[in-house]
Amino acid sequence: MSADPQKIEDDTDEMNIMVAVRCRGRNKREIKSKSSVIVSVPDVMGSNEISINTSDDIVSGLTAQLNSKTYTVDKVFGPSANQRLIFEEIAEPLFNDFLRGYNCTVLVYGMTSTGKTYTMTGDEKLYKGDLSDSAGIIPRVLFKLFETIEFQSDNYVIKCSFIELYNEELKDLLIDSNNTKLKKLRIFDSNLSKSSNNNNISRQNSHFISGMDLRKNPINPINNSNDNTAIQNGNASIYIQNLEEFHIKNAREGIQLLQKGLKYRQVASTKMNDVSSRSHTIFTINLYKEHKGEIFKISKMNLVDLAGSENISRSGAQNQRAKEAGSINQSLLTLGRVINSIADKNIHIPFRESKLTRLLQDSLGGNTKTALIATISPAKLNAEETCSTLEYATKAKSIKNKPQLGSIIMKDVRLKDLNNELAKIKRDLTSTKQKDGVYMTQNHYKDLTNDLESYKTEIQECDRIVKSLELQNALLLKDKKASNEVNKLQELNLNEMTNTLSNIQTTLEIQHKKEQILVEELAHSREKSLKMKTVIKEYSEKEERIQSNMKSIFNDELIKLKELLIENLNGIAKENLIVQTNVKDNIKLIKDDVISIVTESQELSKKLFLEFSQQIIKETPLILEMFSSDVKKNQELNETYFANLFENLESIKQQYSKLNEYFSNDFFKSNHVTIVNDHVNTTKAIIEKSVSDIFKQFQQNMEAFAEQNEKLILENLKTVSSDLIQNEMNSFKEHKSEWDISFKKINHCDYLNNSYHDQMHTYLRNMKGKLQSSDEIIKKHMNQIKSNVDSLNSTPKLLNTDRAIGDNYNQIISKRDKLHDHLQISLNSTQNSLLVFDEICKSIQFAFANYSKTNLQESALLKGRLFADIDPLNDTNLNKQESLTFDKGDAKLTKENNEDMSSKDENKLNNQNVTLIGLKRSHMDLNDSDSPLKSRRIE
Ligand SMILES: Nc1ncnc2c1ncn2[C@@H]1O[C@H](COP(=O)(O)OP(=O)(O)OP(=O)(O)O)[C@@H](O)[C@H]1O
Repeated sequence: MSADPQKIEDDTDEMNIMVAVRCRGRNKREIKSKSSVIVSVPDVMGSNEISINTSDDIVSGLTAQLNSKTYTVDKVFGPSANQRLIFEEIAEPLFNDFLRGYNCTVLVYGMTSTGKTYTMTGDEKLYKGDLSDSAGIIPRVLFKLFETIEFQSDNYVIKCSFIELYNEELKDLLIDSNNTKLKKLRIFDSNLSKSSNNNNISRQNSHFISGMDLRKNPINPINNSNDNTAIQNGNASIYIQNLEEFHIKNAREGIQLLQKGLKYRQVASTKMNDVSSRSHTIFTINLYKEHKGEIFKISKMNLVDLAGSENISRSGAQNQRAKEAGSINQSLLTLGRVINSIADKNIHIPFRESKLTRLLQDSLGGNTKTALIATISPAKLNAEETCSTLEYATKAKSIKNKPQLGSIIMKDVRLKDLNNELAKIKRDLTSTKQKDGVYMTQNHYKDLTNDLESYKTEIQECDRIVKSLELQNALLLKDKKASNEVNKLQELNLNEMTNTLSNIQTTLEIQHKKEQILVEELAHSREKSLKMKTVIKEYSEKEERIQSNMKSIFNDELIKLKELLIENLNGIAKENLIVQTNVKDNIKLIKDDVISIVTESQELSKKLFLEFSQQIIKETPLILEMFSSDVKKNQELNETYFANLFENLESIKQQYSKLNEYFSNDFFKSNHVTIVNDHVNTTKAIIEKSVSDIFKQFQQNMEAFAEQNEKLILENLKTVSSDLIQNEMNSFKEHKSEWDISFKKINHCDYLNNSYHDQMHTYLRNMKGKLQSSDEIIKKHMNQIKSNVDSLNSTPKLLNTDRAIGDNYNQIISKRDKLHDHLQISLNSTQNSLLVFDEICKSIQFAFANYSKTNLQESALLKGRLFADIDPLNDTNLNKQESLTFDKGDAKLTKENNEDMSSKDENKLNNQNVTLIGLKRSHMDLNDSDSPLKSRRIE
C-alpha cells in the first residue's frame, strides 16, 4: 500500500472513466421467445468493440455488416466471462487505488435483467466461510480488503454504509425501517464546498466527518454507530446526514451487513426479472487509518448497483411498479444528461436535478476513480435498450475525472491550503479596496452566481417544504382534535358498554344460579315422583298379597269350620244310634233310677242346646253387627277418602290443565324475536354509528374495533336470550308453586290410601279373630253337648239291672225319641244357622270379589286420569319443549320420557280400588232390608 500519510502525491492528471461492457448469454425468456443473438462480443474478453446488428437480417452478410452498429469501450466481456474475471479486470485495479488513498466508484448500469446485481453482488452467501464462484464485486472486494490489510502493519479501520435510493427517497439499508429512531437521510452540500472540481477546497473538506474535525475527535473504531454521522462524499461537496457507518473487523461482518441491507432492498417480480431491483443502491467501504493517535479517513469505495433502465410497457409495470419505473427512468435520464453535459464539457452540469446524480456527483467528472460496467442482453428482443445502454457507456467513456489522493492531509499541507485561501481572500480584499467596490475574479464571480442561484432554488424548495409541512401540521392538529373528540365519545361508549356488560354478567350469574336451582328442583321432583311411583307399586303389591292371603285364610277357615261342624253333628247322630241299640239290649236294666238322670240329662241337654242355640243366635248377629259396623266405618272412611281423593284430583286436574294451557299458549310464545332483533339492531346501530364516525379518522383501527363490537353483539344476544329465559322462568315460578301443592295433595292422597289400607288390614285381622273366637265357642258348646251325651250313654247300663227300668224303657225311649227329635230339630236348626252363616260367608266373599273387581276398574280410571295429568315429566305440553337448554352454566332442563306407570302397577291399584268398591257394595247389601242376608239375620 502506498497510502503513506507522510507522502503526498500531487496527482492532478485527468483520466477517463473506465467503461466495460458485460454481455450475458440469452436467458430462458429470450430463448423461449426465440429471440436471436444480435450482439457480437468475445466469448470471454479480448476485443474492446461490440457490434450490434439492428437489421432484420440475421445472417452475417453485407447488409448485416452495414446495418450493424459498433461501440468502443475499454473492455468487453462475453457470456463466458466469470465473476472472478470481472473482479480482477475491473474492480481489483480500482480496489488497489482505493487502498492507495483514492476514492473509487464502480457503477453497474444497464437494462433490467441484464445482470447488474449479479455483477455487483452475485451470490453473497458464504460457504464454509468462503465465497462461491458466483460471488460478485462487493463480496470479493470485502474479502480482498481484509486479506490485504491483514499483512499491513498500519492500523486500519474499515467502516461500511449501505444506502438505497427508491422513488427519490434515501434510505439507510443497515437500519431496520421499523426502528422508531430512524432518521431521514438528507443530502447536504458541504458548507465549505465551493466547487466539485476545486482541489484545494475539497481537500479542506476532507477532514470532516459528522461535522467534526477528526483530528480533534478521532472516531472510536469500536463505536459503529453514531447518530450524528454525516458522511462527506469523499472530496466532493455533499454529505449524507444521519447515515450510519458500521465498523467491520473482518470480511464476514461485511458480508453480514451486505446481506442485512439486501434484505431491506426493494425488489419485485416483473415480466422481465423475477427478482428485479427497484432501487439504486450504494454500498460504501470507508478506509480509515490511525496515525499518531488520530484517525484519518483515507479513502472510500462506492459500489453502485443502479436500478434497471427499462421500457415500462415491456416490463409490464403497473401502478406501484410503473411509478417505480418512472422514478428510475427519471433519475437515469438525469444521469444520462449529466454524462452528456460532462462529455460535452458544458458549464452547467445538472447534478442537482436528481438525488442519484447528486450522490454520484464526485464519481462523474469529480476527483474519484470510476469504472462503469454496462450490462447488456445479447437478444434481439432487447436491441433497443442494448443500443441505449451502449450509447450511455460510450458517452460515459468520455468523462474525465481528476482522481485525487483525498484524505491524508498533513499539517503543512493544511497550512499551505490555508495560506492559499488567505492569499485569495487578501487579493479579493485588495481588489475591493482598489476599485472601491466589490471585486472578484470572473471565475470566482461565476462560481458565486452559480452558488447563489442554487441557494435561491434550495431556499425556495425549503420554503415550499416548510409551507407544506405547516399545512400538514395544521391538518394533523385538526385531525388530532377531531380524533380526541372521537376518542372521548368512544371512551364514553366504551364505559357504557362496559357497564352494560357488567350488568349483563351479573344478571347472567343470577340467572345461572336460578337455573341451577330450578334444575335441582326439577331433579328433586322427578326423584320424588319416581319414589311415589315405587311406593304406590309396593303398596299395590302388598295390598294384593294381603287380599289374597285374607281371602285364602277366610275361605280355609270357613271351610274348616263348616267341615268341623258337620263332622261333629254326624258324630252326634252316630253316637245317638249306638246309644239307641244299647238301650234296646238292656231295656230292662233301665229303671227309674236313671229316669231322673235322664231327665236331668235331658234338661241339661235341653238347657245346653238352648244355651248353645242362644249363644249362636246371640253371637252371630253380634259378629254381623260388628262386621256391619266395621264395613260402615270403612264405607265412611272410603267415602271421605274418595271425596278427598276426587277433590284433590279435581284440583290437580285444574292446576295441570292451567299449566298445560300456560305451556301451550304462553310458555315461550312472547314476541322475543322482535325484542332480540330490536335490541340487536339498536346496539348495532349505535355501534355502527360510532364505528362510522371513527372510521373516517382511523379506518384501520376501527376495523378491528368493529370486529370487537360484533363479538359484543353476539355476547349481548346471548345475554338477552338469558334474560328472556329468566323472565320465563320467573313466570313459571307461580305455576311451580301450584305444582308443588299438587304434589303435596298427591302425597296426602297416598297417606290416606295407606291409612285406609292399614285400617282395612286391622279390620280384617279383627274379623278373623272374631271368627276364630266364634269357632272356639261353637267347639266348646259342641264338646259340652258331647260330654253330656256321653254321660247319657252310661244310663242304659244301669237300666239293665232293674225291671222297673224296663218298664220305663218305653217311656224313656219315647222321651229319648222326643229328645232325639228335639236334637234333630236342634241340629237342623244349627245346620240352618250354619247355612245362613255359609251364605253370610259367601256374601262376604262375593262382596270381596265385587269390591276387588269394581275397585280395579275405578282405580284404573282414577289412576289413568291421575297419572295422565300429574306426572310432570310425562306432561305432553312439557314434552313439546323437547329440550330447554340454557346457554350459560351448562344447566340443562331436559325432558325425559318417563315411562308410564307399568300396566302391572295400574292393575294393582285397580285391584285395590275394586276391593274398596266391592266392600262398599257388600256393606250396602247388608244394610239393605231387602237383602237376603239381612232377612235371614232377622229370621
Ligand atoms: N453473466 C451472467 N451469468 C449468469 N447469470 C446471469 C448473468 N447475468 C445475469 N444473470 C442472471 O440473470 C438474472 C437477472 O440478473 P440480475 O437480477 O442481476 O439483473 P439486473 O440487471 O440486476 O435486473 P434488475 O435491474 O431488474 O434488478 C439473475 O438470475 C442472474 O443470476
